Amino acid sequence: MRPASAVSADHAIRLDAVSRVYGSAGGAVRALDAVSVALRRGTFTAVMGPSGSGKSTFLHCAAGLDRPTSGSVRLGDVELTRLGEAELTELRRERIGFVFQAYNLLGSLTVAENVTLPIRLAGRRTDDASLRRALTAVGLGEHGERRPNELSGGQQQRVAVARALITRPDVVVADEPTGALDSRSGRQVLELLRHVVDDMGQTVLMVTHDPVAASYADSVVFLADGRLAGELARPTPEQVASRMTHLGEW
Ligand SMILES: Nc1ncnc2c1ncn2[C@@H]1O[C@H](COP(=O)(O)OP(=O)(O)OP(=O)(O)O)[C@@H](O)[C@H]1O
Repeated sequence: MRPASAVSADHAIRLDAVSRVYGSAGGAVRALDAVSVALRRGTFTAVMGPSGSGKSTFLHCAAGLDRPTSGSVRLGDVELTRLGEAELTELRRERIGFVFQAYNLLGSLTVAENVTLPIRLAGRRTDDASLRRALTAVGLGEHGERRPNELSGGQQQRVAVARALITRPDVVVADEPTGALDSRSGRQVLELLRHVVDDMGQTVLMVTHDPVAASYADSVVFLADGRLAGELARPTPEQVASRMTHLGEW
């Protein structure tokens, strides 16, 4: 067996020595500096760090939305940095589920149409069983015909989670998924992400500013000034807040 396949059996995503430099020469900003992180399949990882520490850049590089200046990003066996734009777009659509702070639902489509959009964009037919499964998993089995603006913020974010799950992606990437929600709705979304990992075997990667949100993860990766600044397994909100305080302003 090739060593690479042994690695990919365990890891959904693996970043090795990833650096991302914006701009050039005197104005260059090193947003990520030789960061190596491996996400095991079926685990929930949170990324935290002070403002400007490189969290979004990390998420974007891990999910193939941005290209590292150097280093390697692997999704399973696939080296993302070697893919062309069209291949990368297809890989994102088929193998990565995205959840954003602002939900990013289309107001003119029903909930069901929003959820099945990634499948239809891939040119495949949607099957009712997958749709029902995805809506039921997020507790919205009865809301398929509603429009997003007829739902609460928490419900809209759960639609976004269903949309992220519909293709059964290798990894669900969530960028501040609770940032726009009150604490109760936020908790429901976090419990849902936990359920997606524990009961559906998904891998979740989440950027957050909130130590309580981070405590739902199996481990927290801390960034500071673009560098890896530690990891914490089985985090409590207090432990996360304490680490953050040591990393500076947040
Ligand atoms: N397109 C860009 N061009 C130039 N610099 C950038 C660009 N995107 C990010 N940066 C810089 O890279 C660094 C890391 O930014 P990034 O957005 O990844 O941090 P962050 O931890 O997500 O911040 P926040 O918590 O404030 O969202 C910052 O210094 C930022 O100003």
